[in-house]
Amino acid sequence: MSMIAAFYGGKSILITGATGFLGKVLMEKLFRTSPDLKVIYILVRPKAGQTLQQRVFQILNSKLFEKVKEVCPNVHEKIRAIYADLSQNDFAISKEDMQELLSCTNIIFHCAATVRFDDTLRHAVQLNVTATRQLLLMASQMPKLEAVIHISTAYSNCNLKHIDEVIYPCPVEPKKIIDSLEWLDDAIIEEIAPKLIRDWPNIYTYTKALGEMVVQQESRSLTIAIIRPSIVGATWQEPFPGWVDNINGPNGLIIAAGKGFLRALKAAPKAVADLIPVDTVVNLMLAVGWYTAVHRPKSTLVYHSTSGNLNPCNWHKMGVQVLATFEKIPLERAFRRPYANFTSNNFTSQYWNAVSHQAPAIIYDCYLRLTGRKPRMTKVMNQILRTASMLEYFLNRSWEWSTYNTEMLMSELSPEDQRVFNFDVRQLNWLEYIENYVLGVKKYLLKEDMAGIPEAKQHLKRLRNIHYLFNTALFLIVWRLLIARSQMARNVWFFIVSFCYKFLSYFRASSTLKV
Ligand SMILES: CCCCCCCCCCCCCCCCCCCCCC(=O)SCCNC(=O)CCNC(=O)[C@H](O)C(C)(C)COP(=O)(O)OP(=O)(O)OC[C@H]1O[C@@H](n2cnc3c(N)ncnc32)[C@H](O)[C@@H]1OP(=O)(O)O
Ligand SMILES: NC(=O)C1=CN([C@@H]2O[C@H](COP(=O)(O)OP(=O)(O)OC[C@H]3O[C@@H](n4cnc5c(N)ncnc54)[C@H](OP(=O)(O)O)[C@@H]3O)[C@@H](O)[C@H]2O)C=CC1
Repeated sequence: MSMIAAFYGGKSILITGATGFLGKVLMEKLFRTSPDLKVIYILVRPKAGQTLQQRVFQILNSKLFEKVKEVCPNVHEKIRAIYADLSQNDFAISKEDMQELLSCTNIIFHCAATVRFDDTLRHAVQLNVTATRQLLLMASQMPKLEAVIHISTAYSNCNLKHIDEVIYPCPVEPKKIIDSLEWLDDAIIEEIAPKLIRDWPNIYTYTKALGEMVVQQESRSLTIAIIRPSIVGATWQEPFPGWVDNINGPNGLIIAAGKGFLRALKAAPKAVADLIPVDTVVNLMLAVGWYTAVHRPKSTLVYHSTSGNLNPCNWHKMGVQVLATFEKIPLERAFRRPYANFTSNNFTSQYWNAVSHQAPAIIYDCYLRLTGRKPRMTKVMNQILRTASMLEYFLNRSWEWSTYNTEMLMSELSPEDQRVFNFDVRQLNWLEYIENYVLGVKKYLLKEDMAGIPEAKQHLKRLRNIHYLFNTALFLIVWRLLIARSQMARNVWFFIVSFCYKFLSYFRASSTLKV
């Protein structure tokens, strides 16, 4: 019997960010391994015209939850959606709901955050710092609380090269920033933001670092642990391989590459691609929840959920495998044939952007205009290049994350728990994982039918022929223009033609001799 699964039995668990990528996988695993848990409270806001109930219904009826419905048929009754907006005071939770949360919660998993790199400082601080503080204040009023698990990011200290499992101080106190945002107006905040974030690459990683400091400062009476995942990718094993449902991080780039939009990337080929499967992160979260509640460590422990130091893979290897998978399982209606060119050189990268990205987009838009349609490719391309440039910082560096606490925890688990809540990334086979990942992007994110693969392959063949035809025509035109204008080009041309003629005559003469 799994000790961790048994621990969550009968518990009331509060999850923030349950509608997000990580949150959904966390709920799924909890219901599947501990179907006898009491209730999962989730803090949800209405979104995109959907009520809370509709959002929950959609999640529970997704493919991700198919196995859960077999193991826990009454899952609908065990999930309690509470209206909440984490950017509001007291999260805008009603008095009755707040009372219930305060009196019943045993474990908190705090996943909610804004993960946008370009969010405003005000909003990012509200979500990633103030909301964390407010949640911990709530937590300190919960008599039955056993543990709080705060999800940060391995990149919260990406201004350092070697990162230990400790909370690093930030140059400015979170409280000072929270206070000043109350009276500064938006224009001034945006002006001072670059100076505040110093050597952090974006507001997201900076505010996540502030969030960790808040955890340290507010943790006095609480038992808290912090988990820092690196780049969270599709599921590795559970509930099935390759599940993914948003375009953040690698997902958008994989789509852009598969559709042939993105053919070159400013990335150091040998830099470590620190991906970590989402189910591995969730298994660690549940194990940490158990360990923190049962062993009650004296200080706040930080756990790195990274792959680089235990089972490294680099961007080159990843790119090659992504392309190899697209050969077998291409995406539908590609713009160009997928290709991956990684370069860390500025000049080469700009050259590829012009030749491989912008020029084809402009040519295609001209074609759309000529055929009476609305041009759109340049806009799409600019969007993709903007995203790629935002991720560049992470693609051109490697970090070393120590994993002592994570490894210590692994050794504390029983063999059964090590199997059911496996977070040992050394067992990950990258080639197999990436193939399933790409397949998952096609099936679950793009919802493309596998029956369309032969047609997609046919389409790629047509694109290859168009590519050859286009290159030949371009070569001939350029050459013809050169010959018309330059004596040197004419001399080169006559030299090549006469050389070919002589070679052919010699070849013919020697083959006639043999006969
Ligand atoms: C050579 C080819 C190679 C091929 C081989 C490939 C090999 C594999 C390669 C793997 C490389 C992995 C690198 C990972 C590095 C990650 C490091 C993470 C480190 C930290 C991790 C964390 O701790 S935590 C999570 C990280 N946090 C995000 O990852 C959010 C980022 N993100 C945003 O910060 C906003 O997204 C941002 C960008 C501002 C735009 O902002 P924005 O306002 O301009 O755009 P929006 O997001 O509103 O999107 C507007 C429309 O663009 C569409 N779209 C958006 N992105 C798109 C996209 N990538 N590809 C296509 N389409 C995209 C979208 O679907 C909308 O379409 P529509 O208009 O039709 O709805
Ligand atoms: N994905 C990754 O690569 C990594 C993620 N992390 C961390 O993991 C955690 C989860 O990330 P992930 O699941 O990928 O992110 P998502 O963007 O998928 O999910 C974010 C969640 O936060 C919720 N949320 C955002 N704003 C509010 C608000 N005002 N009120 C209530 N809920 C809100 C979202 O709700 P809604 O659905 O309503 O928008 C959603 O459920 C975050 O803390 C992130 O920093 C760390 C490292 C890597």
